[in-house]
Amino acid sequence: MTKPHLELTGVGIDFPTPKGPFRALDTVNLKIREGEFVSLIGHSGCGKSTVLNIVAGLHQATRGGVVLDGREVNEPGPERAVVFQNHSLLPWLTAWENVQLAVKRVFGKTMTKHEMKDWITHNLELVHMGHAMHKRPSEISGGMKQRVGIARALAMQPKVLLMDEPFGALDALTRAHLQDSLMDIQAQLGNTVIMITHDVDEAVLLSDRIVMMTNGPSATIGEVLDVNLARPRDRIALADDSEYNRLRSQVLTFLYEKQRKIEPIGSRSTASPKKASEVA
Ligand SMILES: Nc1ncnc2c1ncn2[C@@H]1O[C@H](COP(=O)(O)OP(=O)(O)OP(=O)(O)O)[C@@H](O)[C@H]1O
Repeated sequence: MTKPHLELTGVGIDFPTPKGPFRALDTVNLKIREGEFVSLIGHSGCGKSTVLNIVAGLHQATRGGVVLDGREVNEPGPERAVVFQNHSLLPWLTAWENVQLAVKRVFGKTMTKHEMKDWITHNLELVHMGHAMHKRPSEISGGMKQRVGIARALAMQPKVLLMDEPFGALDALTRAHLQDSLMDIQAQLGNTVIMITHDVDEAVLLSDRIVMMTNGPSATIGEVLDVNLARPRDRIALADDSEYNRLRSQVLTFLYEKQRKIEPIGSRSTASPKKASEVA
């Protein structure tokens, strides 16, 4: 077998709490190929963001570790760009300037000013933000802000794109547009992507593999599902595709039968109603 691009081996983490250490993750093992699109799915609080944060270098594993192209990950780095649910753009800068900040940090010493200018514009055009690149975050929609966040991450030319529910705060139509854009961009650039999602349809539509996590504490990988649907993928055609529906029901079975989560009455937030295929 060829050497894996990104490898998580025996990853576990204990968070200190006033009641003693809380074992959030235990023995997470995962090998990811270059250019692979992997989704992480599991019930709320199982540890998806913690896995992503360990790969990003934002958290240190208590046990085990992460290796990217032969180098151990123990701090954040531009080769692992993160896109969060809430864009995290600086509000006083335009879309262009937000991307510029990241580009200067990564390529300030290797690109000329002119090259950087072209590169920033190119990445904003890639996410269809060419027409609004001089607007500030307050002047653009939520979907547009997420596009800028993705452009900023891509402009760093990361080996791995880490996405924590990137479309979770968007309405269904905007989400669908952005999913399609992300599929196009990944087909063009071949980035390795790890994406957290609560949306089963999104996981099946976008992924090469779906990693399904068990409930915590001591959460780990329960099952991994290969998604061998041909690309490019068309959401409308797939709605009637038997393989698509088989994969979808396998994820739902894992979540709602094998890892069924019984929540105390009244514990569910009413802030954002979820559709039937979204995980609580
Ligand atoms: N810094 C921390 N200190 C203590 N406990 C933590 C810390 N960060 C996360 N946890 C706990 O670890 C567990 C996993 O949290 P995490 O945010 O990774 O879950 P998640 O699957 O991403 O959840 P969600 O889907 O709701 O975003 C949870 O029980 C959470 O309360």
